[in-house]
Amino acid sequence: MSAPVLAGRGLTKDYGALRVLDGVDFEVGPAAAVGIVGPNGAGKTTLLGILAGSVTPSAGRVFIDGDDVTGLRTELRCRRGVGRAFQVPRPFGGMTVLENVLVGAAYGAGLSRSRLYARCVEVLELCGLVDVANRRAESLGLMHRKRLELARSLATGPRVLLLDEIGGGLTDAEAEDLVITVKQLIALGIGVVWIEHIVHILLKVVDRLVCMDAGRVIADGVPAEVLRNAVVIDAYLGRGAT
Ligand SMILES: Nc1ncnc2c1ncn2[C@@H]1O[C@H](COP(=O)(O)OP(=O)(O)OP(=O)(O)O)[C@@H](O)[C@H]1O
Repeated sequence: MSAPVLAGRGLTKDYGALRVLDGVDFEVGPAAAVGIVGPNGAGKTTLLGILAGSVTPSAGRVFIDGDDVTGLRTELRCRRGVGRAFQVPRPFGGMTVLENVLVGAAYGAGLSRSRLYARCVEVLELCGLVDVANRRAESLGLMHRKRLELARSLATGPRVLLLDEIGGGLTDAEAEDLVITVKQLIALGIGVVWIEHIVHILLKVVDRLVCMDAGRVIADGVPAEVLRNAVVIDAYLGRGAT
């Protein structure tokens, strides 16, 4: 396996007396495709937040390329190759799709003016947004807003992309299309960590599946084996997820 781009060791998060993440180890390398599943409140989003730098861990360390970045702000982690897309898209509403992508490329990736345009076109093509490039972000339907969320993080030039339920609310056909796009990103060498409740969609992309429950990793491995694991069935699948 290649050296991890992004890793966390002993990640723990307490909110007062409530421990929501409990000594989690996690790592992801280039072109890896890792899915994270688990019941509501398992700590999945908290783990992503700590890796991205938006949540400060109570204990544990985060590393990028082996360097300790635990104290590094989100935007500086982004410059070092960690991108994130949110469940609820957060575009700049007053701007067009192209302008939103430009912001990611200019500030997140720190590209020079001469490379900006080429980067934006590449990202719009990859994310299927060329036809709506000049539309204002707030006028987009859900699928295009989800795609724009992906494009904005892609524009920052990530080596690892953290995706938090970006399939939520899409139709099956739209989610299948999103799968094709995410697979293209992985083929380009980007490592993807994808939290998703729509397990059958996730399984079309990931080659490793992590299941969390009550702040801990309860299974981590080949998806088919994780899904057969009795502890996973009891904690998650038995509760009706598919
Ligand atoms: N800022 C906060 N203050 C207090 N508790 C919080 C805070 N953020 C998250 N939590 C709690 O931490 C626990 C884990 O939340 P988290 O969002 O990481 O879970 P999750 O596995 O992503 O859940 P879901 O699948 O519902 O998104 C939950 O019990 C949640 O209520």
